[in-house]
Amino acid sequence: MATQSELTLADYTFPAARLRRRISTPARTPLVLIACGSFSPITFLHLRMFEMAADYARFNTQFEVVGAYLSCVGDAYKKTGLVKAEHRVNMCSLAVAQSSWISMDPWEALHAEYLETAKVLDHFNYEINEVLGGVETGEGRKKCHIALLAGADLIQTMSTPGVWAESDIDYILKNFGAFIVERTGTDIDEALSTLQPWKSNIWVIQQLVQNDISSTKVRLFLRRDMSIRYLVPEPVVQYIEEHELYDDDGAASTGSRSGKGKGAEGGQEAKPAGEAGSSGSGGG
Ligand SMILES: Nc1ncnc2c1ncn2[C@@H]1O[C@H](COP(=O)(O)OP(=O)(O)OP(=O)(O)O)[C@@H](O)[C@H]1O
Ligand SMILES: NC(=O)c1ccc[n+]([C@@H]2O[C@H](COP(=O)(O)O)[C@@H](O)[C@H]2O)c1
Repeated sequence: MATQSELTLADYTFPAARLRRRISTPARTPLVLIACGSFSPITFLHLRMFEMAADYARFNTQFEVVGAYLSCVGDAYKKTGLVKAEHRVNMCSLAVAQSSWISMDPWEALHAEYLETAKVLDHFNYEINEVLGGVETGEGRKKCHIALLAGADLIQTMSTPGVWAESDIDYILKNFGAFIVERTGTDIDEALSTLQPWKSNIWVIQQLVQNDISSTKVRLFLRRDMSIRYLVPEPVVQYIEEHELYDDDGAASTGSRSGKGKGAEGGQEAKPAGEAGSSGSGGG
């Protein structure tokens, strides 16, 4: 596999190998889940979100999940603790290497400029429904429903003035919708209070096993030379060691100190592990 550093947009092809091209229950609507985020680094919770959403969709909706994608923000996002996109893409690829249905799409991360989430979702819609023509049902082809998969802290930022354009919120929630995983520290009712006009397109998933892993905590552990084993997939642990990522807040990073409303997290400011700073506006 070409590493992201060798890849450019010019030789990019959409990763469709794990997308199921035929639905098993024709009456259902095919669903593709898109998790957008920093993934610096990817954790087991990020992977677990897909499994929770797939179970939720199977038992509570008329959707049938046919695929799922991780999409990392590019370097222009400039959030605290963001290592280069090249590394984040490689770590995500390693994390999903054994998955039969979750893929890593480097398209967003390959852009030098920041891409709003609406544009990223449009990209998936274009590749899956326009280029590939959706999926076969046995009774003809159906377009896939593309949905954002996110934690409650991300949806809460939609109520934070200045973070999202109103038009983008409307566009995303009207055309795609969102599967939202509850997150410790975020009041889901409060997070959804301003999003009532789109509530029929927002699906809230309870975490039946509370999992409060965050990339912030993983980075904090690494700076303190503590183990991150079993918080992130083993190949990701090895990749971080090999490339000496997150040893200090500046190494191999995009050079930012803070961004997108996230606080600084340099070693001196870091709280003890048990109180590790939130990973989102109100998130765990
Ligand atoms: N413990 C968690 N519970 C629910 N959702 C989560 C959790 N950790 C991450 N997410 C969600 O995963 C997506 C990607 O998140 P992101 O890459 O920002 O991870 P993070 O752990 O929140 O990172 P950081 O700590 O750097 O802010 C977001 O939608 C976020 O809400
Ligand atoms: N205007 C927008 O499209 C907008 C605003 C804020 C966050 N986001 C996205 O939400 C995700 C947030 O990730 P983090 O939780 O890692 O900051 C990123 O994928 C980011 O691009 C998009």
